[in-house]
Amino acid sequence: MVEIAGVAQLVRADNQIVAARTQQLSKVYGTGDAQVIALDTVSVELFAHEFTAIMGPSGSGKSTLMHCAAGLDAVSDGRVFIGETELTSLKEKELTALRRDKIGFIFQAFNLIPTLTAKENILLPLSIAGRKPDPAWFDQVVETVGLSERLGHRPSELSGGQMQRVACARALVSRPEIIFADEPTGNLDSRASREVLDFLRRSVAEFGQTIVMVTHDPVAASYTDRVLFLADGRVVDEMREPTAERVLERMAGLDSAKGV
Ligand SMILES: Nc1ncnc2c1ncn2[C@@H]1O[C@H](COP(=O)(O)OP(=O)(O)OP(=O)(O)O)[C@@H](O)[C@H]1O
Repeated sequence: MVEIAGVAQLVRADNQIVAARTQQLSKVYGTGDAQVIALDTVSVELFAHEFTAIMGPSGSGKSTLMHCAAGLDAVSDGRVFIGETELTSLKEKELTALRRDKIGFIFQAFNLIPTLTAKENILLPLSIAGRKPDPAWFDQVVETVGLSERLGHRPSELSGGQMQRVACARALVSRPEIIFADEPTGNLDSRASREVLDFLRRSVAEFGQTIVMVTHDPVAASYTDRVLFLADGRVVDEMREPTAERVLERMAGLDSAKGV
């Protein structure tokens, strides 16, 4: 076990650090005839300093996996860990503190506060946590994301791509253990998507950030190190060094297996 940023980490024999993992994770919605098994005994390791994509057909359980792994959703069965902290054993207050201190989030709908400037939005999670920003790190993040000239603007004065880059900077500025991104390019055109994906890629390559991203888009997945494929609530495959073509081919296989 080693300690990084105050969080105990599990180191595997091949020296890959496990940033988060699930053990036999199941999530069931509803009861009786209306019962849906969204996740079926999923055991998966998400490695530190890697960019991981979660892909799969609609309804395969991608968002549910992300929400359970990030402690946003209660599990029906199994265990979830961030580092060596078991989320599934924490009380609600401890879970809230862990989400605030150790996890960054990027959502498809940006989720910025409309009355705050870009700078205030970026710093909001830190100020809620009562932490002071590291000025050099703040400047580096803002510069990398290309927002230096836009810090005084409110969300309504920014383009979609700029708003999502504010959300990326907000996730990164507290140096979380892991960032979960749910369809971060889902509302963006291809140019803005590329800018956001380039930034996420750079934050892994240059800052050693760990990012897990749910996406439908094989091009977005091609920016990552590793793709996990879900089907019917199970992880059915994974791919390293993905290309858009190979991901598309694999996804077509999953869709045709479902008869889509
Ligand atoms: N709150 C809920 N209540 C009942 N069923 C739900 C709920 N949330 C998700 N489900 C069901 O669980 C399954 C997995 O949903 P999930 O949203 O995780 O899939 P997904 O792969 O993210 O889908 P998409 O790509 O369409 O966003 C689906 O069958 C969905 O209908």
